[in-house]
Amino acid sequence: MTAQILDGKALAAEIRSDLKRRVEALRDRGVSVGLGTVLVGDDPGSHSYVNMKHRDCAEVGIESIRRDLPATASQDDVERAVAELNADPACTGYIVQLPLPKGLDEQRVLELIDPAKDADGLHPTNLGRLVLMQPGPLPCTPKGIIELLRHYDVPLKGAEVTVVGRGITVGRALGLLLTRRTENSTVTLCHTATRDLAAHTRNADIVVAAAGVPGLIGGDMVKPGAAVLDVGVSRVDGKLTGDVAADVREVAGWVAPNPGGVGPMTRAMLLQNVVEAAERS
Ligand SMILES: Nc1nc2c(c(=O)[nH]1)N[C@@H](CN(C=O)c1ccc(C(=O)N[C@@H](CCC(=O)O)C(=O)O)cc1)CN2
Repeated sequence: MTAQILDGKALAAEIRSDLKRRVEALRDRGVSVGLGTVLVGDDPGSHSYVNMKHRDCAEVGIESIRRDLPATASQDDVERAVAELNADPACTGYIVQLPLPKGLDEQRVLELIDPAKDADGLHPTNLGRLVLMQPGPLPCTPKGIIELLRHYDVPLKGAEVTVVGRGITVGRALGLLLTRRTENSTVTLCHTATRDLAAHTRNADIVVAAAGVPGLIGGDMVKPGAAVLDVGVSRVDGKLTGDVAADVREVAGWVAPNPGGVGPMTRAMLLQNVVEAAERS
């Protein structure tokens, strides 16, 4: 068996062209759309993701607003950048690129974001809305994963889903989304203290690997025909490496590769959150 590729790059391009039309329609109504980013420090991965986000903005017609701060930035500097974006009428929504450098209080910064401008859905108010199943911006990676699975008709209703990784940007929020009545999946959330990871992944119809451990999920850990989505990113000898080993493609029914799977969907969902915020305004 060779797995069908869940092509996030192609689907994200389709989503961007739909968003471009919506941004034009907003402009015709006199509404302009702006995405802000706060980037602190010189992590090459974070720089590359933020650059890609602004390149996407240019393609779709969204104004880019950047606040790039040096690695020496203090908590006050970061909080000032957040306050500026909260007050900037040109900024429809914005994100603080994570992780922040060590020594900065990430949670405090996220709490200072105006929930109405929270393009990542990571403010406690918006995470609370997610828990309560109330409308609000959704975290971009989990939202992108659901869109990708739906687009390729991967069955979700009643599916056993094993998510590896309990971080708030992916695993925890994805568990909440997949257990909504609209998805109706059964979710097992695995983490570093999980005793028998392979038992959980072998039982799953869908495996989402977001641990950041290169090659963690091997072909022998996957049920034949399952969907496997590679979300984890590590750099091994300067090369991007995912959590899913190459031999998974011989066993799985669907594979979201890394790169080219969930990453581009994360970026597309960010733009979608900003456009939706402008449409609501
Ligand atoms: N504020 C946030 N910070 C972070 C998030 C997030 O959702 N919000 N998620 C990750 C990183 N991330 C978004 O910022 C992200 C990851 C991957 C990609 C992407 O397009 N990847 C490409 C390959 C890129 C490359 O070649 O370097 C792909 O997978 O094809 C975009 C965004 C942590 N931080």
